Amino acid sequence: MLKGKVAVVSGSAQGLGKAFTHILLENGAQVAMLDVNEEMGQELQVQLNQQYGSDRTQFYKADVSSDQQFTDVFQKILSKFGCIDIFCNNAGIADEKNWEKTVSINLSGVVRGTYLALDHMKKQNGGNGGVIINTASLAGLGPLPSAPIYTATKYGVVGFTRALSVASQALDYGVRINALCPSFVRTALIDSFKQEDKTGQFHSLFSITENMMEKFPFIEAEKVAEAFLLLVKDESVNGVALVVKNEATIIFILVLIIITVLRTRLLYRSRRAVTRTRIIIIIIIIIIIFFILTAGPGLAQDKPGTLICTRALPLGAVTGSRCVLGSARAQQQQKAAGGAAAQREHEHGVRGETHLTDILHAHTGAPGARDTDSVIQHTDGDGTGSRWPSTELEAEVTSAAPCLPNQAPPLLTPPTFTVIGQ
Ligand SMILES: NC(=O)c1ccc[n+]([C@@H]2O[C@H](COP(=O)([O-])OP(=O)(O)OC[C@H]3O[C@@H](n4cnc5c(N)ncnc54)[C@H](O)[C@@H]3O)[C@@H](O)[C@H]2O)c1
Ligand SMILES: CCCCC[C@H](O)CC\C=C/C=C/C=C/[C@@H](O)[C@@H](O)CCCC(=O)O
Repeated sequence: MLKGKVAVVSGSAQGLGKAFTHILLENGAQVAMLDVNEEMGQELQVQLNQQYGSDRTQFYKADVSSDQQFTDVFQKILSKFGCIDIFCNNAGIADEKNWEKTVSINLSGVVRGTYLALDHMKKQNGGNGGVIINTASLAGLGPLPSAPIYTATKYGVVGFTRALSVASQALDYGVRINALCPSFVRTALIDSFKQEDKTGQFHSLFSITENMMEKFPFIEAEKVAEAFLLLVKDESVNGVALVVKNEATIIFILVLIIITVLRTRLLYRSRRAVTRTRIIIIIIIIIIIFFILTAGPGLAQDKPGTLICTRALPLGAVTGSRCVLGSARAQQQQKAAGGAAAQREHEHGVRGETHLTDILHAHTGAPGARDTDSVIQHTDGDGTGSRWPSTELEAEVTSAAPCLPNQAPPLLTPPTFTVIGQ
């Protein structure tokens, strides 16, 4: 529960920010909504007042690309709510033609908001600590060719978040900083990006984006909000770029099953056998659909430094999650890799951290898996041990920059993300 906590969400009049606001309110927090779109913001506030009570939200008009407006509104929020515990830099646009505006909202706006929040939250200034969550994008981890500037800003947000999260830990600010990297969500931003006045010289490349949309089918804003909530609530998570995406694999498997159903006539001579096989296959399809519709979200490790939010299917393999740490065999390999890394720690005097790349390397045997700076944490409470997650499917991930020698990171003690997908 987040009762008694105060959250600020920028870009909250619609889309993802609105979904984040809802989930925060559902979990008991008070929310200051901030957006440049006053009309939509006020309208939403009226709805939220009816739904959650009139003292839970307040809308503020501000443009995150303006230092003055952002700072003024920040002070107003503090005057009303007294303190801020959760700060989400979510406002964003996709305008390749007016690229400077895109940079000043998507990247400079995030820096602006983060520094305002950090100054207020950090222990050294008398703050209570807290969490900052920056909405980046999957395009912050891999390119979106029709949107180079948008891509650059999101890479910037991921880089800024990663670096600052380690700085915050090293300087003992008591503030966690994480990034959220969703793939496509059907919002006004996506609609606007279809227009030539936004895509500019890259307009003809929109078909590439459409292909990507097939590869990463739209996710519901509510699903992204559930991943957002995990970053808010889990006090051990710092410096993570949390990927939230759908992959088309389930559909692929369903298509395969349907093709099999259609082909059964060729395989069986007896009509009764055909009917029986079809019934069995239809039951299997219904069971799969049931699980897809009812399963909650889970987190699986996708690649170094990222977690993939997927559905908690018992048929995890079908979710398309490229889960590398899930199987018992993989876990043994983790342990083996942990041993090797412990030896290296001994040699280099670095304690309590094991390079995730070693684990990936052990699991996949792929040398390419080493090309990253991500680490997996396995500190004991006192920072001296090399404890592996005891539950089979637990993984502890962060995407920190170079290890800080001989420091037991206070904010990075064992998180417990369950790796789904077995
Ligand atoms: N929709 C997607 O597919 C997707 C995927 C990944 C990440 N994102 C990111 O999620 C965030 C939210 O996007 P969305 O899809 O919900 O878009 P959206 O257009 O639905 O909402 C964005 C909100 O930000 C507000 N905003 C824009 N410029 C602002 C400014 N200068 N100051 C204050 N508020 C401003 C808008 O008024 C709007 O209410 C963005 O950072 C976006 O890059 C979106
Ligand atoms: C189209 C307008 C802007 C909206 C963009 C949104 O932020 C959504 C971006 C969604 C998907 C982007 C995908 C980019 C993917 C690839 O380049 C791929 O390499 C990324 C792979 C990352 C990973 O390995 O997980």
